[in-house]
Amino acid sequence: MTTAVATPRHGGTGRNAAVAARARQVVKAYGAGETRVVALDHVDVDIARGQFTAIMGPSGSGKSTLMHCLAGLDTVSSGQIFLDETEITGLKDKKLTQLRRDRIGFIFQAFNLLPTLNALENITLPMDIAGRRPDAAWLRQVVETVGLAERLKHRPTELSGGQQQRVAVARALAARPEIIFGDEPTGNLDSRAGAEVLSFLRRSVDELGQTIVMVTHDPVAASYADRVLYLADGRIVDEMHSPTADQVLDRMKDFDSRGRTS
Ligand SMILES: Nc1ncnc2c1ncn2[C@@H]1O[C@H](COP(=O)(O)OP(=O)(O)OP(=O)(O)O)[C@@H](O)[C@H]1O
Repeated sequence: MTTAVATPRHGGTGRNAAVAARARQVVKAYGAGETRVVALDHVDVDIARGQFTAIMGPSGSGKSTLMHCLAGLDTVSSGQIFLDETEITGLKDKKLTQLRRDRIGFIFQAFNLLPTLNALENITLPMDIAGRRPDAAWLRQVVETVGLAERLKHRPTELSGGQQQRVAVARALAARPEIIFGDEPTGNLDSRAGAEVLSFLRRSVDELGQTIVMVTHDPVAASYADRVLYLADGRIVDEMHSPTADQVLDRMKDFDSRGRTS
């Protein structure tokens, strides 16, 4: 039973079992004519299943745009995005909303918890809305993994920032999405609370088999990832595997001193 519980609900069934999501030749341009900005310039990327991927790069390099396109929160100008074997580019709004609700988890910089609900109610809210019953064994495992067992009856205002973000992490994990996207999930936390949340994200990858993609500016946050992708001017220009914070920092300095890319 535990193995069944630890297996993500969807995914891993197609030809690309090791790849949770992929982008093919994705272009995203905003505006037209002289004000046209190419935020993503023919991006190809595979997001490995069961891995923690960080996306880094200078301000304006396209990190959020890439995350939003991969997550179906934004449309692309051209190219394709796949979640497992489902091509999400071209899906109609209703299908896309359904896909995001059923197959993707989100953690944002602002914790986005409902103040009138306690921690447990916040964690199960998306499933309640979707009319799905949470798997009790899985929920227990998630709550234990994020260290919230003693705080489930507390409302957000009775929790620290770090604990609130852990509730948001548990909420994302509870529905067992194929992939979780985090946009600066530790951006609002001090370094201790940030480290707590990052180690829970790490554990959810190692112990629950979760796939996570996180946009961050912080080399320490990136060092929790298995793989760091570097964006510059809308292109993926480099990547590192199992990096230390110092290695990430050195690489960023290197980009800066060379005037971004090339
Ligand atoms: N809605 C929009 N309309 C016009 N241009 C946009 C829009 N959203 C983003 N851009 C532009 O696209 C480029 C990439 O933006 P994006 O937010 O993806 O960068 P980022 O790497 O996440 O930046 P930051 O680290 O500052 O958050 C930037 O030049 C930005 O100005």
